[in-house]
Amino acid sequence: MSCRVKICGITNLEDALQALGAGADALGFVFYDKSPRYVSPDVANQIVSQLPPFVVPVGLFVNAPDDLVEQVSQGSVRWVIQFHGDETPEQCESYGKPYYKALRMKPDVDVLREASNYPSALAILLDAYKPGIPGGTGETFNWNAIPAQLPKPLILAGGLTPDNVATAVNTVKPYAVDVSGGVERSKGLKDPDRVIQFINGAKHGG
Ligand SMILES: O=C(O)c1ccccc1N[C@@H]1O[C@H](COP(=O)(O)O)[C@@H](O)[C@H]1O
Repeated sequence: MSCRVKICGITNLEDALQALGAGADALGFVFYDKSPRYVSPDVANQIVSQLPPFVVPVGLFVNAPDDLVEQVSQGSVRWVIQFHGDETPEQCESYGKPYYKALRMKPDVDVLREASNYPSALAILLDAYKPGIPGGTGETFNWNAIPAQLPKPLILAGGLTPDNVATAVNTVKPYAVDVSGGVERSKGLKDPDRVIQFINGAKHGG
């Protein structure tokens, strides 16, 4: 089975449909208002209502208030939630939605212990650590620091691009890869050629 791909930071229907046409499995919508990729719940739910079947829309939150998560979730039964902040396992479970938990690769992080704190997560996403920025940094991390026996499927993120994704997949062998900045032409807008190159690299080695 080839590696799955999530294209994150979708802000408009055209980019969503282009990514799906290129073979994306999941689309990410950033509900973190400090991100240049922020999208409002109304716009995101409007886009999600026009997606074909068998596509996973993923709502990304960073330490968000309950009412924001609930507002988004109520717009469609299809949402999977990506918690990208310091959310506790209890918070992640409290919305009754399937979720991924993002962990950032701080130098001293015990990934196995942290991941085991989220037994109800569908997957664990590993991202680069940059102080003061919760994600979407465009930076890679040391893939050799990833433990071999994670208790959940691994979504690899952080600084992936069309140039390094095939190496990343061959080295780490993740369940899926996730990209935001590496396939943009400007903040919040995707570059169709880079999206195609990225997905080909992830699924077919380039
Ligand atoms: O994309 C963002 O703006 C963002 C903001 C806050 C938290 C996470 C964010 N994106 C996620 O970060 C990783 C890596 O992104 P990049 O490829 O390095 O740009 C990925 O999981 C995005 O979903």
